[in-house]
Amino acid sequence: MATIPESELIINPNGTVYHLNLLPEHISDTIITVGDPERVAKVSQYFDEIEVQVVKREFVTHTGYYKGKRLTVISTGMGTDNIDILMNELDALVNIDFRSRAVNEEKIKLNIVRIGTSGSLQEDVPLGSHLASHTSVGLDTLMEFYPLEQSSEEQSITGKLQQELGLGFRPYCVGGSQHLLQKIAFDMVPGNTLTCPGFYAPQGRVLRGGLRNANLLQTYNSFRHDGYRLTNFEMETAGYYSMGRILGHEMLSLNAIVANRMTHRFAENAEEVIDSLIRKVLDRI
Ligand SMILES: O=P(O)(O)O[C@H]1O[C@H](CO)[C@@H](O)[C@H]1O
Ligand SMILES: O=c1cc[nH]c(=O)[nH]1
Repeated sequence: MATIPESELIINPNGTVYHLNLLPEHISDTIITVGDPERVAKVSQYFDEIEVQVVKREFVTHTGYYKGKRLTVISTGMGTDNIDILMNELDALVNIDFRSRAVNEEKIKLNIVRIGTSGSLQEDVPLGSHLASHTSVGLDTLMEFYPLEQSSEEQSITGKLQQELGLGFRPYCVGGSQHLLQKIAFDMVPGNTLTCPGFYAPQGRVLRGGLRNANLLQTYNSFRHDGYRLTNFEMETAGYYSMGRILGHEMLSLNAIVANRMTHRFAENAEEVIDSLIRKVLDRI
């Protein structure tokens, strides 16, 4: 049986996985993820009971029960580099035997729902809306390192976007879980989410650092491929969708639209928009 060396799957002296600091029994197979560590308690405040609370770096985990269902909520911090860590370590917790360091024959499929904030790229995606990412396009380079399989349709979207943006690498495009979209996001705004490797220049924001491509935001806004358009941006979704496809987990990213870059407005009630999304997800998950 092939075993994974201790330098690759790092297990802490107390038996927990390296960054998440969790044991396999600490997590449910139904997981809500958030970027902001302080948002974890904003989800678990609705639990009837919290049985696990663990903190390490930006990864804060609470596991408990909501209306009798065992749920885990974990924060990730920002960016797809953290999603690489989160998804590999969650998968290791359920699909690798920590004693033998061998991959289990029978695989467990996790259901993971991201509740995050996001900026709108289209005037008709309003502030305060709840947008479900049907697909996501990654402008980060995480998938330059994994053997991600993509359909010809996904490849033609990313090829065209690469050309329009003049990028030296090819972006990647992946869809979310159809099952979770139908179960949780049936009445939300459907969207295609652009995952950016930063909040400022990669999202066309200029403070003092400048912008290499002055037309960046306009290019995102007007990009079209057979009716496909980009609706919003944030910093994690494409990482989740691609790692979910590679590792075999159901993944859905939901976005509270707190900024509209076309109308130059930021939501005054951002916390309420996030809270109502949290309550919707808890009742449907
Ligand atoms: O609100 P969260 O979940 O952190 O998501 C969005 O907000 C952060 C930027 O402010 C990025 O992580 C982006 O993806
Ligand atoms: O505009 C925004 C708002 C939230 N998160 C982002 O990444 N961008």
